[in-house]
Amino acid sequence: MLNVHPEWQETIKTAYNALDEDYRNFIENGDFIPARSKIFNAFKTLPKSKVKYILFGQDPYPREKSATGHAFIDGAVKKIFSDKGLSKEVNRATSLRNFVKMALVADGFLSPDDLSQEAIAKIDKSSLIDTIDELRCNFEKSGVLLLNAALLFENKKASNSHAKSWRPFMRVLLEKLDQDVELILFGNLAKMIKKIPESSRFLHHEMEHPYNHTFILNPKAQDLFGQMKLLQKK
Ligand SMILES: O=c1cc[nH]c(=O)[nH]1
Repeated sequence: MLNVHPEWQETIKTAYNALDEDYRNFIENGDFIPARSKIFNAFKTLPKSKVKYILFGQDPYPREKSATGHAFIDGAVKKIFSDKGLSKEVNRATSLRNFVKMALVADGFLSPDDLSQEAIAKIDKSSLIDTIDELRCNFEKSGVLLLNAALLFENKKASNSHAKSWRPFMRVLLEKLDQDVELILFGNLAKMIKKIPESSRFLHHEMEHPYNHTFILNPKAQDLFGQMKLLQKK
């Protein structure tokens, strides 16, 4: 039994078996982040029937404590905010920091003209969530499956090759989805998902990786994630 939601069992088993044998060997014996037991965490917390979007980042955070098996959900972060604005931990995680700023602007809590810590400190946060786990829950309430093009990180140079190795897995995943999902592709590695023929069945939302500062005010990100109200208590 794989440690994923019962609705995902068959799909993930088939997808895993579609991986090259040498690569399965690497997953079973190699050295990488996150811990082996966390690789498929995104399939544990969001049942297949609830998926409306699949978000593809690049690959997991290169830090053991940060990589949780849910893309961008940084395990080293507990609180999102502090008295000074964003918490120290969020400020350290560039992509997450930019993502939170984008969501604050999208929801009208922050003006596009002032994205400073001081401006964030002044926001009335009584209607906002405050933990990274609440953020994961809000993504999942909107049906967003938080994946990366590669579900593991070995070293920077190997990211491309890992994303390629995971492609047969992603192909089965897309093939087995019977509902209309939309694909959210962050950055160049995620855009490679378009090489999978099955991806043409789905609507794509392509944008720069949130690592880039321009992501914050990208109207595509604002429109797509704004409607999800990801930072608001639900
Ligand atoms: O999960 C993550 C974290 C950082 N960057 C990504 O592309 N994915």
